[in-house]
Amino acid sequence: MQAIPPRGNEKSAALGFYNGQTYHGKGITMNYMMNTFLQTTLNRSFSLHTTLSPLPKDLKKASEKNTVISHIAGHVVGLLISFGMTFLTTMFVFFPIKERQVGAKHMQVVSGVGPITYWLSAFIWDFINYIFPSMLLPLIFASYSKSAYMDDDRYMLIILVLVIYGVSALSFTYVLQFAFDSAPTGLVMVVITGIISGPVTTTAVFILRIPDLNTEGYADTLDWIFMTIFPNYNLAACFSNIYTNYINMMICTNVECAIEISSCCPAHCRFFKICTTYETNYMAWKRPGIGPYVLFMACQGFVYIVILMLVEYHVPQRLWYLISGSLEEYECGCEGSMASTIDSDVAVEERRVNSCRASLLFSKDSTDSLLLLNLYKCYGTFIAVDHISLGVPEQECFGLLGQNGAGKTTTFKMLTGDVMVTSGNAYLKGHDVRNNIKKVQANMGYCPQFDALIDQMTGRETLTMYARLRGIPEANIPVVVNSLIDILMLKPHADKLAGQYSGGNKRKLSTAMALVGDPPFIMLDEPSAGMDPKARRQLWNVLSQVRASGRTLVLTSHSMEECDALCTRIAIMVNGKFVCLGSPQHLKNKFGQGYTLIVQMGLLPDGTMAPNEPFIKFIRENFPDATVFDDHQGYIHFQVPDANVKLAHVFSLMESSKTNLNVQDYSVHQTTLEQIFLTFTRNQVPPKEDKFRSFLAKTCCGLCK
Ligand SMILES: Nc1ncnc2c1ncn2[C@@H]1O[C@H](COP(=O)(O)OP(=O)(O)OP(=O)(O)O)[C@@H](O)[C@H]1O
Repeated sequence: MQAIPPRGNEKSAALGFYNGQTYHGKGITMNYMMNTFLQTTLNRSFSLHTTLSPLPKDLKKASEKNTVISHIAGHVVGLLISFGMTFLTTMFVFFPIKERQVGAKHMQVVSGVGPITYWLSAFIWDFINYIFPSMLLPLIFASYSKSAYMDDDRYMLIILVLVIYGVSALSFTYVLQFAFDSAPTGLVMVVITGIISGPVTTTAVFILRIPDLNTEGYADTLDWIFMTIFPNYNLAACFSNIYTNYINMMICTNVECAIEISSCCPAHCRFFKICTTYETNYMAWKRPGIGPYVLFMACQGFVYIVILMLVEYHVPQRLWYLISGSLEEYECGCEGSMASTIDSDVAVEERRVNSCRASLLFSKDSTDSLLLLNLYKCYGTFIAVDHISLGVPEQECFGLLGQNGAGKTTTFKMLTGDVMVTSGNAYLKGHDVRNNIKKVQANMGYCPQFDALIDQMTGRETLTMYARLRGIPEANIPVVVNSLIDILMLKPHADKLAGQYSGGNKRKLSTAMALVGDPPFIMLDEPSAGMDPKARRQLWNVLSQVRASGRTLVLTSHSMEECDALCTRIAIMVNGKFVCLGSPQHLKNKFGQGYTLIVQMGLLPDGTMAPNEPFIKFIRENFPDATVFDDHQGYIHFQVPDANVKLAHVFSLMESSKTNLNVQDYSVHQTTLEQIFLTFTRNQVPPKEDKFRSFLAKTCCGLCK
């Protein structure tokens, strides 16, 4: 403050400065000035006190502001809770996908686990793992005295919502897992779906409810749609509405509000942009009650479980079988054209099986344990198995040979119910795979191509589990398990985790799983792949004993030696069809007449390989029918088809060529199974497409899997 010279008739003057940026600056300055005047001109004991008090609030505005805040706060609470819960419930998708991916689920199904048992046990375990962490939520609310969720026994409402949400979210997750074949991808995708179906949808509806946008109608429609489909949305809505309802009730029961605006809530919606509505019953049907959300969440739990069971009980497949039943005629139309080109043994077997199918199936005298009738499988447009017909008598060890992608595993998968049959049918002991797969599975032991092991279980635990599933009495299980561990040489590894097994030991364990319970029919898909020679021979001994004990075996293998040693009958598959059929000796006699001559050329003095041409010319001069089967790096493989050629003659010629033509080594022997296999498969052409099925598959949304 500064004294200034008086002007005109003024006695004195003062000038006050104040900081205009501060809210109270002007008032304080005035107060100082007035006090100065009073004390200098009147009496020093006078003093003025200035108080700055805001005017009373505009009740309407305050009420509207609180309502907006309650909406936003409610939304944020619901959004955050549903975000967290998404991670808790979607993590349970990992193991169902993983078990399906590695085939462990299918193995359990083949061993007798029904869909209800499988999913109920999964659900109980998952629900226990869900409910404990989720109960922390009411505890946190209680410890922070959150009246909105705790007062008036509302914690019971919270617990009810969390329990119902647990059931519906888990069943929703179980249905979603069918869409994914890889566990990590599935987990990520289901989490993303959870986030979209909870926080994102909630936010979308919240934004559409902003009054200025005039989109309340869209918000209501989306609210109903999301409420019908997504458990996460309902959870967010429940928590959001409980909070909003509580705050609104507080605002509307406010004494001042009740005096000034007599019909404050909900009638004061007439005055405000955002309605301060509330329901005394939190479970009310009208918003912000949570009745519809809780009801729809409970219904979702039920509906998703029904969908899960429909898929598990193969209802889509059965419908597909019904629809595609009319296609049988179309399929049969293909048979005539095929018959003219196939091998005579295959054609005879086809006629035998197809001509007397009824009598074979139902006659007690039938010796066929397994019957394939025009079995056909296409994956979309790709024909994997092309109308194969076969009967496998009891106590036979039948070998299915074929190069990679020939259709062997697909045949096994159809027989075990892993994939659906596109057309045709297969019968195991009179039960067909289309309509009676449970009975088929009950009669079979199965060793899949890829080890269907649960990594977290030891070999002994795995075999014990399958022994229980097969119904072996508890007292006998240790004996059964130990004998399987012994005969498959797994003793040193029996108590190690399966995930730590070597490839060969995994195959041994998978084979042991197929033998648990001594099933009458055993299917082994490349059982000896990766086994060392000793283990392989031990496996052959075991399988021979199993067959000798009256069991029927069907196996695939890429080892011709194994098929020669084990199989009583063999079929070679090319492009999903059988190209030859018979015992190993029959195939050798039929397709391998004459001799096989294998020659290794020697080195010249300068270290280079002796030329092949003079020797090939020499052989052709002496055996005009001889053909070169294979020729690389001085290794020449001849086929001498003339069975009348004397062995002594071959040997004398070869001895003379040793010095004349620089042959280092040679061998002469009967045509092997491997050579017959190579003969058939070396001319394999890319498989054909089924255009008719392709159209159907596309129109039927990929049901043809
Ligand atoms: N799920 C699928 N979807 C599409 N095509 C498939 C599917 N499964 C298999 N196939 C195809 O079907 C054909 C037959 O496959 P399959 O597994 O039956 O052959 P395989 O004879 O068992 O071969 P390998 O000896 O290599 O095990 C292959 O060309 C394969 O690519």
